[in-house]
Amino acid sequence: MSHAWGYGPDDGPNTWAESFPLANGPRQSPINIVPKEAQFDPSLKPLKIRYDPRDAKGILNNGHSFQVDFVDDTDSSTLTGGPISGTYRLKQFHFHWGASDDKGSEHTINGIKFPCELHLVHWNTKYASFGEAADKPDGLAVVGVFLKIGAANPKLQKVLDALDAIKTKGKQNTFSNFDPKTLLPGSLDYWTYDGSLTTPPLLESVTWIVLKEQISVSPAQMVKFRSLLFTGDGEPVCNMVDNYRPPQLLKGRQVRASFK
Ligand SMILES: Cc1ccn(O)c(=O)c1
Ligand SMILES: [Zn+2]
Repeated sequence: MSHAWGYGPDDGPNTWAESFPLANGPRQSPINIVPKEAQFDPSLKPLKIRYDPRDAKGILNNGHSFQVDFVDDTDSSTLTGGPISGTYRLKQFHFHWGASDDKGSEHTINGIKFPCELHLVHWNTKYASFGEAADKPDGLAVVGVFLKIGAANPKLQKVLDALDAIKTKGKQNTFSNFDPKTLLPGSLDYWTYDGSLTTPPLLESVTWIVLKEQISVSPAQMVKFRSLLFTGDGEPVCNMVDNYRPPQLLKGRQVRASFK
């Protein structure tokens, strides 16, 4: 039976442990990042991100967020270097956002929430597929990027313009010729720690790589994110907002910094 979970009062993050006991596990995500408590690790390598825009395949409203899916049957769009060993393939990217500009991100910095957070999800090619990798301790690597309110971000526009066609849960469309590298900030300085998926089944398989530099988004662009619906055609309308899990306990984990 597929477990119904969401972000509302009756099915939101505070209820997830009832069906997904990992919710109270030792390496849950997101976390609050305290830069002054992160340890600079000179052994951390620079991130190497190589994406091929031809791998962009489709865009889907999955009822929790929207995601842009990529062809991942070759090493044409990969993440290497950084804190990880080997080659991780890009599978999809998606976002988490708030009902208003004062919240929406999953990770926080010194307790500060951002209006939106981008997640680029990659899987370790030592495993045969995303599905195989998803429950292994070194299975996934997610690059997180904070969006802060400012000037309209032209790189986001193609994604936002595609949302009208996937307003309701389950709707999908083709989405081609897009390079997610254009969404990244100029600096690839990052914090890294061992964590989990931030949605059920909350598998503890993610090496998190959270970029220090934010990218911009305008208030009008945030309104566009909020035009999506959690609900499907014909169901009572529920705006897709506040689809973020709050920070979880560190439980002794170390957050490392790639920069001084
Ligand atoms: C694989 C996965 C699933 C959900 N979310 O939010 C993530 O960030 C990554
Ligand atoms: Zn996410």
